[in-house]
Amino acid sequence: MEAKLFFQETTVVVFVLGGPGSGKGTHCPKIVEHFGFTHLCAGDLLQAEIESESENGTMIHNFKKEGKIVPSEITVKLLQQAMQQSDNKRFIIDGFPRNEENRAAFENIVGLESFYVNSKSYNLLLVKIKPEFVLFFDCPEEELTRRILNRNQGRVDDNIETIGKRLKVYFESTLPVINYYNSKGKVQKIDAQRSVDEVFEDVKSVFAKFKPVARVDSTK
Ligand SMILES: Nc1ncnc2c1ncn2[C@@H]1O[C@H](COP(=O)(O)OP(=O)(O)OP(=O)(O)O)[C@@H](O)[C@H]1O
Ligand SMILES: Nc1ccn([C@H]2C[C@H](O)[C@@H](COP(=O)(O)O)O2)c(=O)n1
Ligand SMILES: [Mg+2]
Repeated sequence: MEAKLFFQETTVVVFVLGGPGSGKGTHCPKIVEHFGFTHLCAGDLLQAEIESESENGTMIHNFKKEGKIVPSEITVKLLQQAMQQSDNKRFIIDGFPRNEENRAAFENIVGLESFYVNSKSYNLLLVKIKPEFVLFFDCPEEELTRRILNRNQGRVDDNIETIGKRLKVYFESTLPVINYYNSKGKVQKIDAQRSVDEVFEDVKSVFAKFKPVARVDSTK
């Protein structure tokens, strides 16, 4: 009997969290290169809104300058649009969810999943997207501050005054989200204080189960 190919391509989301300067933006492009994920950085999507002078641009700029977290409906909409526009089904979402409101808003969105039957694609299922796991770059406060003050990329929030505010938001609002996912057994904690190469060795172990996607051609 002829074997029929039938598989479901599900969306895989990994949240990448850690204090400001912990190395999220340094390691995400490496994960893209090695494991075929698409990198969505919430901060970069918000920055693009500022630069495109969209209706929310000024408000987002002011939140960023103050180290505050932008209302979730804006950030989640940007992430959702970016996911829908992508051909990929594997996403690392960098700098999100930053607080409980972010987390709840994301977990309420639904995505359309594709089925393939004998290489034909069918969009069938509406599902709530849950993170596969949370990659957590753990780094002490003094090292975070040192790295940010040395970053030198012209960011409006990389100054000693805003860093204090961002760290406060991180400890008060983001760590509880990390603790929430930890209580669900979903956190992969990395000691981010070491060199970039040492840190990435650990990151690679965490992603080892994700080989680059190979498409199956069932017509042959
Ligand atoms: N392991 C490391 N050792 C030394 N410097 C590092 C390390 N990882 C990152 N850096 C440097 O620290 C700075 C901050 O790193 P990065 O931009 O990746 O942080 P981030 O977590 O994305 O921060 P933010 O939340 O502010 O966007 C950069 O200048 C980067 O080159
Ligand atoms: N979920 C998010 C992510 C980012 N922002 C804003 C506030 C941050 O200070 C800024 C820069 O983000 P980063 O590049 O440090 O990840 O963007 C937010 O409001 N909500
Ligand atoms: Mg970053």
